[in-house]
Amino acid sequence: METKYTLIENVNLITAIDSKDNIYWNDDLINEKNISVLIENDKIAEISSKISKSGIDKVIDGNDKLLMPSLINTHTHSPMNLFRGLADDLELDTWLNEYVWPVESGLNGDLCYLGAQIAIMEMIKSGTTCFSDMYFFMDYVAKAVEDGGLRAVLSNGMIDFSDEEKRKNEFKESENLIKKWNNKSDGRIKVFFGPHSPITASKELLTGVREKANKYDVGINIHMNETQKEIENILNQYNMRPFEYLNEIGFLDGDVLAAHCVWLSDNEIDIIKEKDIKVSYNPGSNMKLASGIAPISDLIEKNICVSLGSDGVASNNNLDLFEEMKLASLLQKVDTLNPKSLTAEQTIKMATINGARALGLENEIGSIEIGKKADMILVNTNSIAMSPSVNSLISHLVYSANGSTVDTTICNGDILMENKNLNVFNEEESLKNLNLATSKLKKVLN
Ligand SMILES: O=c1[nH]cnc2c1ncn2[C@@H]1O[C@H](CO)[C@@H](O)[C@H]1O
Ligand SMILES: [Zn+2]
Repeated sequence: METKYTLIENVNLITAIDSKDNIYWNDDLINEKNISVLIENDKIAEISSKISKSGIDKVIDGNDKLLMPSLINTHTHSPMNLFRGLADDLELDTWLNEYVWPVESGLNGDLCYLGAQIAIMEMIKSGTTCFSDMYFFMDYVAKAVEDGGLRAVLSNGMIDFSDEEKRKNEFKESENLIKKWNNKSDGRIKVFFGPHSPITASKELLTGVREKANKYDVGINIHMNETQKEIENILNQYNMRPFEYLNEIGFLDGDVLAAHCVWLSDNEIDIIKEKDIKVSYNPGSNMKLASGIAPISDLIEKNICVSLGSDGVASNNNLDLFEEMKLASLLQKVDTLNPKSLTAEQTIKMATINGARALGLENEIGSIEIGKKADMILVNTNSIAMSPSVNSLISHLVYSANGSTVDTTICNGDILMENKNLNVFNEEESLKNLNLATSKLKKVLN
């Protein structure tokens, strides 16, 4: 294969520098002007103030642009792009039982491919190039990731409700997904186990997942402590809170990515800390479903790795992580009545380097450093949202910008969007198919 060189010239660079010591919150965020970055195939080869243009295949002018690591969404259900706006203003239980699960019963692989495809376009357009997904028909989602050029950690959502037959099937599905897709598509795809939650997955399923995750050396993606109701349910069954129960059965380790973590006791926070559990904070979904406010400021104080997630668009209702960063920060400030809670700097770390750590990808992505994969975005600084640019661009990124400020998106060295033009998929055609598909799926609700 011939070597491909891409050069980004004269750009304003903002990135965390990975401290590599499991201190999750004190990495510096650097901001340097007039930097050039050389990409060799899929990797960052050089970062300096001047790089020669000879032998370069593609030069990108970085004037009026800011270069940063692309954002990492650690909790999504990408095919749910079929269901945006399907059922609003409901709490989780009603939303799932009366609306989402009935329409999901009509899904098939092709529909999940379509939903994931639209999610991927939405993410590329808003500057995200890596996501952690849990859903069904994940073989088709993997194909959409392969075709769309993104990076993803995929998990088959495992639900058995204590039924042995269902449990066997879920393990078969999950193991097939691992065998077929883990480390595939030039290493862009990884597979995790995805027990849905301690309510929907039995003790046998959870202990089986721990055993097999060790065997295959893959991580675990699970919903935890999202609503008070769910915690009462576990307390009634086991006389323990959810993290205490999972600790008791030997499920917890540093490879567990726990989404939500809204309601946590002090003892549960200690367990999360001790086991180095990775948290995915989903402020938009937690607000919309009126689930509650995750105690992120407390977790940060204890040096717990917190990353950022959107959840599916049926509960968010979009995948724009710039909007999510703003929600993430503002919600912590109003919760603690402390304006210093979750600063703009911390929020960018949450959405980049800590996202990489949460997925075990810190050696590959999450910062712009030599040797890492070229996953990065250019943000237009000559824009109203990013002005006045003489003020802090880090502040603008979190408190002012949204995904539409992203101009160019690069993943694994490939330019997936340039000057706002998508280089993958056919947006118009997909949206037409989406309307047809959703109107059919919705019929079960009438
Ligand atoms: O916030 C959430 N909490 C719990 N389940 C969810 C949430 N969002 C989506 N799903 C559901 O999780 C399964 C994924 O395999 C799907 O049934 C999806 O609708
Ligand atoms: Zn979820």
